[in-house]
Amino acid sequence: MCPNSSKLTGLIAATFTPLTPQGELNLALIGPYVDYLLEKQHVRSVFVNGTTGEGCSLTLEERKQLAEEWCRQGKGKLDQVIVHVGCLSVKDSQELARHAASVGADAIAAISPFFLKPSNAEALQMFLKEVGSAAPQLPLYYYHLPALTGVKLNVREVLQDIETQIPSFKGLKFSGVDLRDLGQCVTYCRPHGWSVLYGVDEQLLGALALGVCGAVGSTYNYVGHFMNKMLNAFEKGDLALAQDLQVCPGVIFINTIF
Ligand SMILES: CC(=O)N[C@H](C=O)[C@@H](O)[C@H](O)[C@H](O)CO
Ligand SMILES: CC(=O)C(=O)O
Repeated sequence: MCPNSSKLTGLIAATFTPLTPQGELNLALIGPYVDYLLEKQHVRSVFVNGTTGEGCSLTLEERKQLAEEWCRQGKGKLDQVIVHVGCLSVKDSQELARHAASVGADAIAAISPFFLKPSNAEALQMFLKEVGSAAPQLPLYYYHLPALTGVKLNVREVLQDIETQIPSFKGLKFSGVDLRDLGQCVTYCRPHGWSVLYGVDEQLLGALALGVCGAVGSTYNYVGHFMNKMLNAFEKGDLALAQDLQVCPGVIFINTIF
């Protein structure tokens, strides 16, 4: 799909957070979860503590334990463990970024602060810079989720000259429905070899047409195997098959926010 094979591509599962009935982390399930994703879904990378994993509703300590366990269980098995570190507090985000680096994560990602929000693209870029600086050795991805953060900035503007500010910046996870902005981000990222991953699973084919190189989503936990067929059909140029697979009535998308 993407010319540079070392970059983040393909389907990435946004992991659920296993909890006990008492509401405590159930870390023992993560080892089997890794094997399940690989064997049953043919999904080889994970995005931990994001929306699906309810990262922003967990304590920092819980987020750290999850990051560590996913890295430990994924080592030598998964291609990439991406840890979402975004918080309302810059310092908390930095703490999680440093922790992700210390436990061997392959990359970090951050949403925008969503209570007191950045007022313009430059302010959001500054936030990302602060977060990235805490783990400069790890690739950093911006996670754009306007329906939940309320941060509706034009992402292409956020990207402007970001390489001069954040050397570790490697792309974004775009979970918005503005496909024009998405396409402009792809055009900006392509010469840098960065990854643009799409996050609205129910319209991934539209994003593929605009040049994204992969997708992060909740549904790849359970229809990853199936959606890989859609990706293959698209790559082979069988658009009719890709179209049928994208809208297949048997595939359940639970869309409550987009
Ligand atoms: C907000 C949210 O959870 N988004 C997920 C990832 O971005 C998606 O994978 C959706 O769950 C999916 O597209 C179903 O609406
Ligand atoms: C990233 C993503 O898809 C999620 O966190 O749910």
